Amino acid sequence: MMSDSHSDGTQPDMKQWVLEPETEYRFELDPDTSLAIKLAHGQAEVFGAELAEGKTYLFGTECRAAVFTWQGCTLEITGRPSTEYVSEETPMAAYANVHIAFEQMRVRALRVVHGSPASDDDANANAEPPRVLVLGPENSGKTTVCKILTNYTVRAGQNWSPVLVNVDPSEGGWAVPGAISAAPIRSPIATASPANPLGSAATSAPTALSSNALIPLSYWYGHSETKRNPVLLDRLIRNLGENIRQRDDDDLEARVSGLIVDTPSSFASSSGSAPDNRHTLIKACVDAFRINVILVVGHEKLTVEMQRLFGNRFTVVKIPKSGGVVELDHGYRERVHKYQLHTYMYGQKIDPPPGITSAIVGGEAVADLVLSPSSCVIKFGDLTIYRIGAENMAPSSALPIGAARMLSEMQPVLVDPASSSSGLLNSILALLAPFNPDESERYDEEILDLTVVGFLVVTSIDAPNRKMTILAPNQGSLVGKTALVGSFDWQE
Ligand SMILES: Nc1ncnc2c1ncn2[C@@H]1O[C@H](COP(=O)(O)OP(=O)(O)OP(=O)(O)O)[C@@H](O)[C@H]1O
Repeated sequence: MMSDSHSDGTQPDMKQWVLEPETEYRFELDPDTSLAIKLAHGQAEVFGAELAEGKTYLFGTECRAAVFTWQGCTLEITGRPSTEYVSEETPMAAYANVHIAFEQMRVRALRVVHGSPASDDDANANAEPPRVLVLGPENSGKTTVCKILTNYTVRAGQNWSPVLVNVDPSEGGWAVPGAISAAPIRSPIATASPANPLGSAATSAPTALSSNALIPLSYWYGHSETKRNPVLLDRLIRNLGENIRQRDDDDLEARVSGLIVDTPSSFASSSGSAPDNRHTLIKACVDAFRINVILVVGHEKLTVEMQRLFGNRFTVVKIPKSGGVVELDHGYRERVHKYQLHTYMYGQKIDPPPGITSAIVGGEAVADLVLSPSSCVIKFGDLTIYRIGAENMAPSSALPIGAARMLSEMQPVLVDPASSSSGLLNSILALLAPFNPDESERYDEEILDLTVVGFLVVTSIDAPNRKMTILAPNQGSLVGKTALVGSFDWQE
């Protein structure tokens, strides 16, 4: 039920919505518009993150989302979404059941860590926490399912810190598009803008600013499409898995929170890459993250395929797709990449709709989310830049017959900024962690296994003077550092 309420004349666009239990208010925003939502009474959540009564939350940058209520609520909504409606059909009950099953697995795993006597059905073999791979076609709501399940886990009051893993390089996660990453989640992930689909991270903002700041671990793949270099993606997935395993070995209590892996839709699509390739990356995830549950979002055929492949080792479950998931077209996805980079450099800024004076964005005060990046001029020699995969450099038609195959997809190729074909102008660079200082520990392909410490953009190149201008969210010398370039560009 909806009613206009602008009798006070201050908020002409404010409407009140009364939601029945187990329904949700869905909205879509146009570019350059925002929406303010206040929970006036009752209980409500956005993709599993609860709203506090009386606080006003801002949404912007073409956000598409829903406010769901288990018990019913009244919302005061200010702004003009391009689409808004209430739906009584949601898959939330099914998702909550999945969450309850996972919660039981965590509790059982914790009991074993504490050495409590196992009950009859608590065979040790079953006492593993859920390590979940979420698969599904394009626009099935995979990321949203991951967010809901993660948020329910951290809200369970058991101090869980599940690791959320994003192996979808087109999504950006906490970093920028092109990266894959993982972060332990300790407080609910807010939704405010597609620029921060998994909540805001501490990679660019000083940690002190953001109370919900996450410290993700990232690797740079550099492209949005998984088929561009599946061999490299496979290796990076295994690197992420190896890192998480080390944490798990060091911290058994953290391990029992389990993990949730969001995947790209190409893992599920039957067009494009050959099925074998597709399964290669699914298998890489299953091995790397020691997956013991696969959730398939609304896709019968894939569920059967996965049951055939893994059904004898662990559970494969199909879960319903939400009717609220919005089809995101190519143009929208391109704009989101721009928003993500802009947010990485400048922080999150959403101007409230007219009439709203005090509001928060994803749990943070608006002013705390603004950053000022620094632009600096460096010498070509200061930074060493590589591109991974020699084949990306030249079309195979330009190479002698057979040569393309000899060039490895994993080979680091030095990029010369002085060359007019370097492709560096406006490129995004991933700044890498230092090589191992111990010479005896160094190895040929080490560069593939280095994590990312930050991202930069080359904003101008002055070849005659052998200098270039770099934009970065924070100052710091780049001398002697190594960076990787991929296929992402950004211009303001
Ligand atoms: N119940 C809902 N109501 C309104 N919008 C929703 C709902 N569920 C998801 N969305 C929105 O739909 C869009 C697509 O959802 P999501 O990103 O979860 O899908 P995906 O399957 O991960 O996408 P991709 O194709 O990029 O892999 C997002 O903008 C999300 O916020």
